[in-house]
Amino acid sequence: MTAAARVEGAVKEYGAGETRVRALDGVSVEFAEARFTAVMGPSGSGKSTLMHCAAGLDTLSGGRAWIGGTELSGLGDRELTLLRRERIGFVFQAFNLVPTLTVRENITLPLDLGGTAPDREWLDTLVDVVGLGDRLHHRPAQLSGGQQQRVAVARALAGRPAVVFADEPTGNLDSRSGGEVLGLLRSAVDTMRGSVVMVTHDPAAAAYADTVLFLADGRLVDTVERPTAEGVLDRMKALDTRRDRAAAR
Ligand SMILES: Nc1ncnc2c1ncn2[C@@H]1O[C@H](COP(=O)(O)OP(=O)(O)OP(=O)(O)O)[C@@H](O)[C@H]1O
Repeated sequence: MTAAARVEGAVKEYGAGETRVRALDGVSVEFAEARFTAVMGPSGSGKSTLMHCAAGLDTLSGGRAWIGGTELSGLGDRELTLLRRERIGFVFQAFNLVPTLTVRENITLPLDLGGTAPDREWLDTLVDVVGLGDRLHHRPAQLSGGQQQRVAVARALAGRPAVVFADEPTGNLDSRSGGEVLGLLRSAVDTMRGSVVMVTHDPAAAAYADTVLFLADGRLVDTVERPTAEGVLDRMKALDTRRDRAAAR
């Protein structure tokens, strides 16, 4: 089976000379289709870098990345833009909705930009799932943070992307609204057969995923299947202890 997204031997360096930072140090990972994968790890471990490089928002210094069967390094800027628009959905911590557009217009924005007519039935399903049917003509400022992020998730799913990348999607939300957004990402996988990759610091958020990957110092160091919040917390503590021991040596 083709993975929804995958990187092989991914290396990413920022800067040059003495200020050079190796943010990814040879990461190989497959994000399976119709699965929810969480990426965790200490601050600075390379989570956002991995997401950005896997999603074609940034380029690798070494190694290879694919979305479905398409290798990213072979693409020019225009092709990359099209691929991101047509095959990838994004959800960011800061919602990033367009304030002057209504909820409905925000949801269909990626399709409108691509000149594609929205599939009505699919939009109805999305609006139903995000539970914002009575808010479609509101502007983002008239919604709570949790509602805005649900709109952002619906926007990410509108074009039926191969994969949705979410960077700390619950970072600005209280736990109840965060739970709603995570439930929505979960149902995108379970009922819509979507693929989700989510960067998070929160073990409770990671517990919504099928698989949790742990990064440390730019490397993949652990994988947990069918995670629980307690299990994820234990792994994080074990990684911290390992790091402290290594630092003390
Ligand atoms: N644009 C950049 N220029 C230089 N260094 C960068 C850049 N982006 C990230 N880095 C460095 O690369 C490393 C990995 O950063 P990254 O943001 O991927 O980590 P992260 O695990 O997402 O961290 P956090 O949890 O704090 O968001 C860090 O050392 C960071 O300082």
